[in-house]
Amino acid sequence: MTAQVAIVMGSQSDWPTMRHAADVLAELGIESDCRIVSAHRTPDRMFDFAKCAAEEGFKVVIAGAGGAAHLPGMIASMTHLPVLGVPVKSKALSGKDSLLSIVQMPGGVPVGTLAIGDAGAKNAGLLAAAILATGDAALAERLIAWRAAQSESVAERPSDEG
Ligand SMILES: Nc1c(C(=O)O)ncn1[C@@H]1O[C@H](COP(=O)(O)O)[C@@H](O)[C@H]1O
Repeated sequence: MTAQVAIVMGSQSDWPTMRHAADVLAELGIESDCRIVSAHRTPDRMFDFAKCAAEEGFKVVIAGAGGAAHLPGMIASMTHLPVLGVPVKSKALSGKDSLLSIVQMPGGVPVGTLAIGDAGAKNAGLLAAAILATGDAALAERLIAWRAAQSESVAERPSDEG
């Protein structure tokens, strides 16, 4: 079976962040296909990816980029698939530039924007899983179990050990 989730990122340097999306999807038994695609540096690759993403069988696209992060919005302009945007933390402006580049889309072309950095990537994976789970009862059960385990892992009181 082909991957249902595509994880694309503007640069190799985004991978330490974006791998959190791939990791949580793997925990939930969801295969993802991770690719480097840049609206700025590889515009033809981006065009081909976005135009063919639905035909390739993807159901959700997670797109992460930093700085002038046009990638998620450009992909969203060329596919009807849900696009989840992850603002990668930039060196110069700590990811505020990435966030603002992704979040403020014009009406008609939505990008579901997550938080800056690792937590945003992880939540993009969880949100992609939740979208897929609306049509997959077995996955919904795994997601519910994952969340229950998360709740279980939170201690009731703080400890000196951390
Ligand atoms: N924002 C974009 C796009 C894009 O939006 O198409 N392509 C690359 N980049 C970003 O440039 C940053 C620095 O990239 P390098 O580390 O390769 O210099 C990365 O965070 C990448 O996502």
